[in-house]
Amino acid sequence: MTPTPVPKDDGALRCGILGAAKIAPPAIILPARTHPEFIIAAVAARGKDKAEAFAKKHGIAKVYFGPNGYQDMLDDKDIDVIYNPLPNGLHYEWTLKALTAGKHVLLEKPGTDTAAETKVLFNYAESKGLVLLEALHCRFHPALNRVKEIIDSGELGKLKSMKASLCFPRVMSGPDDDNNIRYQFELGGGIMMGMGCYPLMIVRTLAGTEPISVLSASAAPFTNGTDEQRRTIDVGTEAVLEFPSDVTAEIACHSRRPGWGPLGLLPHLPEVKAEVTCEGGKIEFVNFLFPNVYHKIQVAPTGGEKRDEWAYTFNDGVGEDWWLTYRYQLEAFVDKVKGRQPKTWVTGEESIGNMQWIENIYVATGLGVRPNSTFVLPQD
Ligand SMILES: NC(=O)C1=CN([C@@H]2O[C@H](COP(=O)(O)OP(=O)(O)OC[C@H]3O[C@@H](n4cnc5c(N)ncnc54)[C@H](OP(=O)(O)O)[C@@H]3O)[C@@H](O)[C@H]2O)C=CC1
Ligand SMILES: O=C1OC[C@@H](O)[C@H](O)[C@H]1O
Repeated sequence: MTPTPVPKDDGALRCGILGAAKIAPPAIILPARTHPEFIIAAVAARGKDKAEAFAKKHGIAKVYFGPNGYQDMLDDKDIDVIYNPLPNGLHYEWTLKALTAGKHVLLEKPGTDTAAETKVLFNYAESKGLVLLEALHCRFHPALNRVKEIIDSGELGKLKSMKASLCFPRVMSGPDDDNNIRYQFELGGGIMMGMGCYPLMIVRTLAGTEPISVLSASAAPFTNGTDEQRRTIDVGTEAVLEFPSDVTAEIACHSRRPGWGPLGLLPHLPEVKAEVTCEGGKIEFVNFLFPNVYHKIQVAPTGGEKRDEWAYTFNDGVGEDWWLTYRYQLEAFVDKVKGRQPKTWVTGEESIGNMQWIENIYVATGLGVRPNSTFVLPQD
């Protein structure tokens, strides 16, 4: 459905988008239409034509472009917050620059390329009294919060194990997919970064604590490239994590899952699912990524009756049935910037933790961590 735009309040936050990225329309432009306190005021893109076409298409009043376009937008006093959907390898540099310019930042996932960089960003934001949020959008939807609530209620007894998968078949990739930023090492590519960050976040959130170790991990390497760096790019990764109190978690991500059956010609269905096993029963959570489209939470107490649940809004009435994960995320971000208590939040500690375990998994697969940015903030 196309939601009806709402009038904007006085004092609505004015947002600038860094880069005319593909994810920007669903993740920020559409949700902003129904938020009375959020206006998409500017976009900056490297190329003039692209910047202007993007602004025209999405009704954005101010456009920045050229070699200084990104920085010029950050320096615009009329902009309060920045949405940063640049390639992962540029998250660190441009978020530091946005924070330096005094802007709050909604930063696309995964936070940066390394845990050390993510830590620097959150410490810097805190030192400047600015809000920084990693856009792990499905974390903000009531459905995931409901699954956590069921586990924490103790209804099914002690948590034993979890499994979370985000796997898409090869047929879902476009023809130019090899050039995608996701497969460029120097831009922080790799599918454990781009997709694995979600199942990892899911099991860490549901466990309510950090893992202790990577018990095993393996990666499906990118196979089309000939250059050395492509050998460090994964198109899929699987890992088993150990959590405290004998809890284990299997996670899997894949962007090009090979087919099966005769000659491997039959495509797998997309797999976007979390399964939780407790001492007294199981939970199956189908579609944790875009639960707004459809999801199902099946609760199966051992020896008891199964039930299905759906959670499109919070039980205290916050939200609308049709809100995207991104709309819930925007609600939380605006609440935080405005000094209100958000319904759900991803702390800096959590973002640093997610990045740390992405790194640990990459090390365990043998592919190694992504490169640190060479950007150094000039000293005052
Ligand atoms: N939350 C979600 O559901 C999703 C999040 N993402 C995240 O969003 C980010 C962007 O992904 P996506 O929109 O798919 O990517 P795109 O390739 O569409 O966008 C990346 C943008 O980065 C800019 N850019 C600046 N420097 C470079 C460079 N050296 N090479 C390539 N691009 C450059 C480009 O901006 P310009 O317009 O200036 O040329 C481009 O618009 C990633 O961090 C990804 O993980 C992605 C998909 C889903
Ligand atoms: O954030 C994302 O979510 C969905 C995936 O298909 C995509 O590659 C990733 O970047």
